[in-house]
Amino acid sequence: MMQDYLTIALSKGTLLKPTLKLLEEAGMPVEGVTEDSRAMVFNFEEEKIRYIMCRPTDVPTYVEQGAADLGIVGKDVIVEQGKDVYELLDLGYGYCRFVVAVPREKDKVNLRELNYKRAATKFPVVAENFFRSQGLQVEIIKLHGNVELAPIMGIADMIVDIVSTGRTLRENNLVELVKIMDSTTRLICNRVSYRTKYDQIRPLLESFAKIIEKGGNK
Ligand SMILES: Nc1ncnc2c1ncn2[C@@H]1O[C@H](COP(=O)(O)OP(=O)(O)OP(=O)(O)O)[C@@H](O)[C@H]1O
Ligand SMILES: O=P(O)(O)OC[C@H]1O[C@H](OP(=O)(O)OP(=O)(O)O)[C@H](O)[C@@H]1O
Repeated sequence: MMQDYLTIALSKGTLLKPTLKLLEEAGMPVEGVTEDSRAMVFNFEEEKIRYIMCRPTDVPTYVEQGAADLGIVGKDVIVEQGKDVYELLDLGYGYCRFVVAVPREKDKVNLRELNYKRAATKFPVVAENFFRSQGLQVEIIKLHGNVELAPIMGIADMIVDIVSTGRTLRENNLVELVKIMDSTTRLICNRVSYRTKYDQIRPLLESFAKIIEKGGNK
């Protein structure tokens, strides 16, 4: 019966490899689960586990709607989207941080000098909330990627983006001015599934927690 399956939405891309490693360590089936195929649904009949392969930004939607019981996705995406889901566990890997970055020659600017300036970002909610919390009025320019290009091309004075190694900033002549918040990968859960499928969720949660306690999966 379809109902018996526990469905987990996986983020393809950067997070997939450490996620599969964690699942495998937790004793979950992962054989043949890859983003290199056209398949987007992976069923394990015996274990009653189903994975769906999603764009990271779509994971919270599948979980909120109940199409997936659980999801594995970055905190950055969770805070930006504010979906109505439970966040069950910090999985520790996929570290990055939200920052405001400016062109290198502006590295001495005071935060106050950003008032009335333009910020390009893929994360308009995070950016708006941050600038509002600082009492600044900043025009948000929403882009879908490669936001480092915006200051180079003169359509923005700064960016709000996630930084991991800092390499992309460096290579585009930008410097971090302020950190907004840290982000790591989280296990999220549909609110109804948490009650109705708790017996299936609990062992998984316990295995993940044990692995993380032991030093995790960074
Ligand atoms: N250096 C990094 N670059 C991008 N993402 C990172 C980095 N370090 C950690 N992450 C985490 O990995 C997640 C997925 O990033 P990835 O680049 O694979 O997808 P994306 O292209 O941003 O997603 P989408 O396809 O939905 O636009 C991010 O949301 C973040 O939580
Ligand atoms: O500090 P670094 O290790 O250089 O990583 C940061 C880069 O990674 C992210 O982009 P992503 O790979 O998600 O591409 P995108 O901008 O096209 O979404 C982010 O938007 C930066 O551009």
